[in-house]
Amino acid sequence: MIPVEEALAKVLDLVRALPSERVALRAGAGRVLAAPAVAGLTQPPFDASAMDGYWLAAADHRPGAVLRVDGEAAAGRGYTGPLAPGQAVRIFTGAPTPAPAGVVVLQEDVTRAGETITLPASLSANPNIRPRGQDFTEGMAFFPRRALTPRDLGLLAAMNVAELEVHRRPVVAIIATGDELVMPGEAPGPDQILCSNNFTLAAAAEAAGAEVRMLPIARDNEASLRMIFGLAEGVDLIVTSGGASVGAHDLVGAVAADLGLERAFWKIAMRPGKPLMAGRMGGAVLLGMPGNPVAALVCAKLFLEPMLAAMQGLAPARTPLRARLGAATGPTGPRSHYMRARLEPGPDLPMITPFESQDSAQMMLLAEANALLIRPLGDGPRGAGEIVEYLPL
Ligand SMILES: Nc1nc2c(c(=O)[nH]1)N[C@H]1C(S)=C(S)[C@@H](COP(=O)(O)OP(=O)(O)OC[C@H]3O[C@@H](n4cnc5c(N)ncnc54)[C@H](O)[C@@H]3O)O[C@H]1N2
Ligand code: MOO
Repeated sequence: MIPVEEALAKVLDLVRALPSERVALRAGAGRVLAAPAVAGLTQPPFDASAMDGYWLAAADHRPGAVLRVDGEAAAGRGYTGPLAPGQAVRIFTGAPTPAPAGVVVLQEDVTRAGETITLPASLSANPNIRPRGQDFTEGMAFFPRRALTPRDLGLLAAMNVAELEVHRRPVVAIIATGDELVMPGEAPGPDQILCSNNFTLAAAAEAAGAEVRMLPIARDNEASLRMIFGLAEGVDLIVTSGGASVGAHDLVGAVAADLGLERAFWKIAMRPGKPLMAGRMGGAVLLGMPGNPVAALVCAKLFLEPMLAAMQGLAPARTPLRARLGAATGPTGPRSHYMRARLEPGPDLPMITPFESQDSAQMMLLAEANALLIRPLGDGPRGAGEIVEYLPL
């Protein structure tokens, strides 16, 4: 059994950032830029009115001044006519200003009579003008080290970046193993249960940017496993669940070894998730997870997600957060324990309380948990109020 940190270092050593590809901006949500995007223009491209009102030259901006309204500047249609002293130009939000030195007075702050306006007795110091380049300037680079968010896409659109250079999505094959498994919607036999891990793992992988191929369930025999591994041809990462432990029907390690697995490790000092294995298998990386549903989810959080991040050129670090224990908890043994817990607001730090039962087959408790309390390997008992670390779920 190797510690979690060592296992993480080993799985990250198995993966590399994938090459880049060009995609349309519209397809960029959740993708990771592989090269800086460069602004194709300055924004705003001109001094722009921030309000609906009247533009006037700074020299005419005097309390109580009476000005003649002549001309109009709207968004997309600026005023390019002549300007004379004492002239106000009707202007709308987003319109270019008619000349550099001026201000915009809000329409609700003036008194209009026919073609004249009278400025108020007390004037605002705010020119209500967004200066050219206030947002960004042409040639400016944008290279966020994260999956692109809606706000990033809006910014890239404003920068006139119509195509993005992004890392290719990791292609992940998901394989469940076990004679006892049937797919949701099917009727399980008397000794059977539903295959749930595939849905947990597929959703986790997709949320982390992967393209998922959910393969048919492999049965607990070599021929079936071999056949299903064959269907994973060409993927970047194969994630199996089940058949990883020491039982007579736990065949994943043996079949993978036959197929050329160069094993990096098998078994980690972690609860749940002990029988995790990983290695390189042909052109792919194999992450062999235990079958227990909670173990599979914890392995996805701790190993699969960081691997997928690294494959998309991101720093895989998942920094644990701090909370205060809501209830005393016993010592840990030779494995670090990732406990399903409830996280609630607290006076200084949030308060975290692990659930009573931590059986790694209980999915209702997993769904109800909103955090994993991290109990380090070999740690002593901890009392209520002590500061501990957790991962949000
Ligand atoms: N003698 C020992 N027995 C076990 C050990 C051990 O060290 N010595 N380790 C235990 C631990 S820890 C775990 S975790 C499990 C993991 O075993 P496997 O990876 O071999 O998983 P299976 O035996 O195939 O399945 C375990 C459990 O999970 C259910 N399962 C499997 N696949 C799915 C799926 N896709 N969806 C839902 N549930 C699934 C399966 O029916 C079993 O109940 O081994 C312990 N045993
Ligand atoms: O991984 Mo097992 O679920 O540690 O019990």
